[in-house]
Amino acid sequence: MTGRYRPDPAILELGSDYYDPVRAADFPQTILRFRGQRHADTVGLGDLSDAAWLEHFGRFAPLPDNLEQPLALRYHGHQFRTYNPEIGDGRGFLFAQLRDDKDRLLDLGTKGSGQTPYSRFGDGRLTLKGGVREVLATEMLEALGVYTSKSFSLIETGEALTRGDEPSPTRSSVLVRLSHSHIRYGTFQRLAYLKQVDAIPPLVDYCLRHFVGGTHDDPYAALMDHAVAGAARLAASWRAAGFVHGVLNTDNINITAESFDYGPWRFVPRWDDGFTAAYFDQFGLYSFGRQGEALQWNVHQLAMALRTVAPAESLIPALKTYPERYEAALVERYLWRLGVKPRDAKSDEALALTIEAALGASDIVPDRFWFDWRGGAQRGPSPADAVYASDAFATFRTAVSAYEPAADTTHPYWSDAAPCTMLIDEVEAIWAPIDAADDWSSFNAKIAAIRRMGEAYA
Ligand SMILES: Nc1ncnc2c1ncn2[C@@H]1O[C@H](COP(=O)(O)OP(=O)(O)OP(=O)(O)O)[C@@H](O)[C@H]1O
Ligand SMILES: [Mg+2]
Repeated sequence: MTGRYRPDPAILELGSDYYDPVRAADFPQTILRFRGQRHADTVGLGDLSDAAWLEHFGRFAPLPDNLEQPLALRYHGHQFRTYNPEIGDGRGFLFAQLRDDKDRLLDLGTKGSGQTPYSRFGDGRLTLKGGVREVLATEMLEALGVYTSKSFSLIETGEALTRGDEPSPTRSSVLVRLSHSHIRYGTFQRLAYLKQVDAIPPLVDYCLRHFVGGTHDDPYAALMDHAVAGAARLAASWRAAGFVHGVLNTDNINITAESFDYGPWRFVPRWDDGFTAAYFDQFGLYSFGRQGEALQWNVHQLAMALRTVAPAESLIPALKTYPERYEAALVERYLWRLGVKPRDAKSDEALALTIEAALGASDIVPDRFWFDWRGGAQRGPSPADAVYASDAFATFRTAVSAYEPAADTTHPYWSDAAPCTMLIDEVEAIWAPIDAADDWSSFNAKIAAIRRMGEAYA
């Protein structure tokens, strides 16, 4: 169903301490590569012609009754645990804000839209491959039940970029994402670092009003609780999806705990806690097995920033709940992915442990495992039959036999020969024909296949 367009540039309530008005780059070309139609429909922008779409999301002509000028948001962040006060929206800005069909306040934010006061030595641009990777990651994660930013638009912009991690020159693009806030942990950290503590309470109030709702006796405790719950859920849902984000810096974690910023991400080819996504993560700080810990560390940094205006008693109780919330969310996500009904907490935890042990002891692609055991019973012969028959899976097989299916497995997806996956060789195979011959057929086919999987999981 198509929603109504309801502009609400609420960020302006905060006043000018939190952002800088900027201009978009003037791109030599604008070629539409991806139009997030489903999400455009939810915010009443689905009826735009392609020409109007390019005007708004490639040229950044303001949307009616919305921000008159894009705003580069100010933030700092801990990057690989080192504080960096030099960053901010260096290649993106907040373009517009609007309400969706559920009355949530959403942002249309960009990536690759040009230089800003925070670009440092950067060109303010996004490579086309980077844009394609962000679209693939968001579509895949959404289908796998991860709360993620949505890819709203990808437009190729006709520039030749130089990058160290892509064969250069490489093609350019501008991405627009739809997300439930772009307020990062680093947004609070910046105010604490600059000792602009008077600017923190209005930001807390803004977040509570627009992203949490309700009334709160202790706004700091309420915001911490929201952030901790979200962070725990996010880390757990990445794990169940087999996803490694790669760059869990505090500037890449937002207050609504929506997964975003898809740089060097990967899906794990096997259940390997040491698996890292970013080549520059030499010590495995953000490896598959350490994402839960990384978000816990990050949420502590948020608390440290809030501590400049709030007493410790307001912040500590929520922080203490992180481990139990993470564990509970993991169990919940595993059961969801397996498609079985919860029984009791003890059995459910035990089942989750058998899954971790079995997967950890095998080389199976995790997507294959979840796919084959959907509904709690192995459905039909699988190339992994010998693995499932091995001792490593014995405790899992016993534990899962007590579980009833929660999910309908009649969707034709569940009768496919193989699950829909997004391993690195597939990502490269989708990019290769775009790069070589501007052939988008594999990309479009993959998006369709992911959506079909999403329907099967829904
Ligand atoms: N090509 C670039 N030009 C200018 N600034 C850049 C460029 N690439 C990254 N930056 C800046 O470096 C910092 C870290 O970049 P990171 O890749 O985490 O964020 P991003 O991908 O640019 O944006 P987002 O977090 O919104 O996805 C940010 O301040 C970002 O704006
Ligand atoms: Mg970032």
